[in-house]
Amino acid sequence: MVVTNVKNSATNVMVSHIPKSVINEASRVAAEEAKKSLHYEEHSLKVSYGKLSNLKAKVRTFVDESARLCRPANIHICDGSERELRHLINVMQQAGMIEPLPKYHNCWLTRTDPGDVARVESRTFIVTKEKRDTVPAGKEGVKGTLANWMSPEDLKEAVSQRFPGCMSGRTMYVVPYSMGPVGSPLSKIGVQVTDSPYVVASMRIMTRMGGQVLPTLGDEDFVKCLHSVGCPLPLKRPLVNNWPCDPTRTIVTHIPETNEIISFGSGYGGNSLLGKKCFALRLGSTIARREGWLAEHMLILGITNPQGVKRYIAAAFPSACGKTNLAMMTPSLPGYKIECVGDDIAWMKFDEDGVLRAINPENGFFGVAPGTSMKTNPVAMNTVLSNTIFTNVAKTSDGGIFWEGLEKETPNNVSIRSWLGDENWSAECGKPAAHPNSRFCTPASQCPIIDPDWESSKGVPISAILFGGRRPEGVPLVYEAFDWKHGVLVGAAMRSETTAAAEHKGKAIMHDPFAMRPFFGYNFGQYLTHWLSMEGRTTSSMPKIFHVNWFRKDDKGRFIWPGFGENVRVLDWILRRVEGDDVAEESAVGLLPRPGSLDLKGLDTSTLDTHELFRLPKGFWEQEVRAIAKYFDEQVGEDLPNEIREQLRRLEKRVEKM
Ligand SMILES: Nc1nc2c(ncn2[C@@H]2O[C@H](COP(=O)(O)OP(=O)(O)OP(=O)(O)O)[C@@H](O)[C@H]2O)c(=O)[nH]1
Ligand SMILES: O=C([O-])CC(=O)C(=O)O
Ligand SMILES: [Mn+2]
Repeated sequence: MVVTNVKNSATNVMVSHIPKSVINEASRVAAEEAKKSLHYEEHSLKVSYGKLSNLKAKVRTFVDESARLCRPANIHICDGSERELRHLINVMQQAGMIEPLPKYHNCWLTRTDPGDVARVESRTFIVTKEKRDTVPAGKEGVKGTLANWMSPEDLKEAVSQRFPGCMSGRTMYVVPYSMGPVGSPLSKIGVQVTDSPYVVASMRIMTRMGGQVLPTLGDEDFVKCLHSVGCPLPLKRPLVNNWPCDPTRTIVTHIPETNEIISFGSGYGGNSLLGKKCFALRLGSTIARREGWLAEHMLILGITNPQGVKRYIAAAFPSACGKTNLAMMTPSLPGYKIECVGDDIAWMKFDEDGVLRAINPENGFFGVAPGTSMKTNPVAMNTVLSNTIFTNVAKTSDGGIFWEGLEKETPNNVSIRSWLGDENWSAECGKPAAHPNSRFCTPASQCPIIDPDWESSKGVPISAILFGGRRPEGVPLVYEAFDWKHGVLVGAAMRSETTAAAEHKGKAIMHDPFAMRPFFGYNFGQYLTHWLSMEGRTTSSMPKIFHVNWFRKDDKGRFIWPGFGENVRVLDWILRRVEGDDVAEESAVGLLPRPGSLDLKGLDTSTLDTHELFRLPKGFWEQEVRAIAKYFDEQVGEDLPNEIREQLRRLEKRVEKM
């Protein structure tokens, strides 16, 4: 049963006025400005594809506003058809943005401007009137790292400096899309306008895109997404790799009050496919808080044990820390089966029985290419061999793909062209063939182990939630939280080595609470309160929470745990805990597997240092507790819920006694 009258339920923002759409306002101002010019001509809507009359009035208004602001040469209303895809590919081929990969069916390669290869966290903002609604209190004088705030005034200024006329000479595509299966009560609709055909082709894979979405919109509101690569024609500077972008002026902004997303200057992944991080996570988390559910950076997988019992697990690991790989794992233990529901984002809500259920709001995978191979992830390899857009990978002379990790699977007699265009690339040059954040964008329906319920409109019931990251030292392979509150601390205290998924340089251990640090749409202290409130919203039992670490290293810097398909051994232990088996023992940090309870059959235990895998060095954990306390103190301050402070105090006490 769902409990509705909880005290600390989502603090609904009471809107006493009708908030003004930022895009509408910007377009009005831009039109007024334009009228002052001597050469003023009323901007006409020239439609080159599709029909404006097919759009609902609200959508039509949004399209009008965007066109008045950006002044494209024409408008293309996307229907999601094959014919349209052919057209987009043609346009991109003519512009030199994309090339075929004839070794596979309908696969394409794009190489971006090397200045536009990853999310840019420093230029990603949440716009609220009160800074405190976005960024926790923190400590005076310390730079906040939990969400960047921008004031509505600064946003207005930023938009007026970038958007008027920004699509000049280009086509503005109108992309209606659903996050989640079309028509599901858990799904939400967005409309993105963009001047990038690459974005359209990618949104067509990553979301349910096209005409079928609009009838389900009804009179509901949709998320307005405005995107431009910021290169009006004629160009002011030459393009690099024919990839339009404006890295020095890139901004990615979100306005929770009006459900708007405004992104400029980047064509890359999380900056430009606005359904993904911007909608499903940043705005999604603010909507989820209001409506009493969770929008998380999590994979969802189904796992069936040899006895035929099936459970679903959700797991939050930071970017490039193993979600896609776990979600598509080929288990090494006999009799186990893994099925994939999603690899990056989970929307989780209680059903009428109070069971927490998850949907994957996406329709495709935008996965990290390097490291993916028939050895590590055959399921992903078999998914990407048709209808896939690759970005910033290397190309073989026989028309195939190459990246770090495919050395043994690439014929010897082919030459390799690197992502930067070096022909005859070889490993000796010391530079990687593919960019470390190069990606494949591929339809989820092609995944050979896609779960039969992956599009279920009810979602799948979640039995366990995993947190994890890249922890070379001190953090055991797996431990279980004592209870929900402790589990929320485990999520809040997550740290991980930085990766190439964002602009951070070098390898530092960074705090990344809930793997959401780059994706919070509101104050992290309030996010913690929201998570804590979840167990009070149901009379059913909550999923158990675990922490995993595949990335512990030995003193020579090698991973101790073989990872990938062998991770099923950890899932096996987790499932036994979910069933209530007595296979755990208490430690200072949480419940560890009883000696002998982790199934290691078939692994070469002569080389596997199981002792080191689970060792808890006291000095390390003392430091860890101090680092977490400092982080909470500096970054969250008085917005930290008392329960979390209390949980940390208890951890500190247990570590003291180690
Ligand atoms: N050593 C080791 N490496 C792994 C394991 N799982 C994944 N990796 C590597 O980690 C990198 C990123 O993995 P992904 O599964 O794509 O990461 P993700 O969490 O889905 O990343 P985002 O799409 O950025 O959110 C790849 O190079 C993988 O090969 C593992 O169990 N052990
Ligand atoms: O958003 C992106 O570009 C890719 C992604 O999944 C992440 O960084 O977590
Ligand atoms: Mn991700």
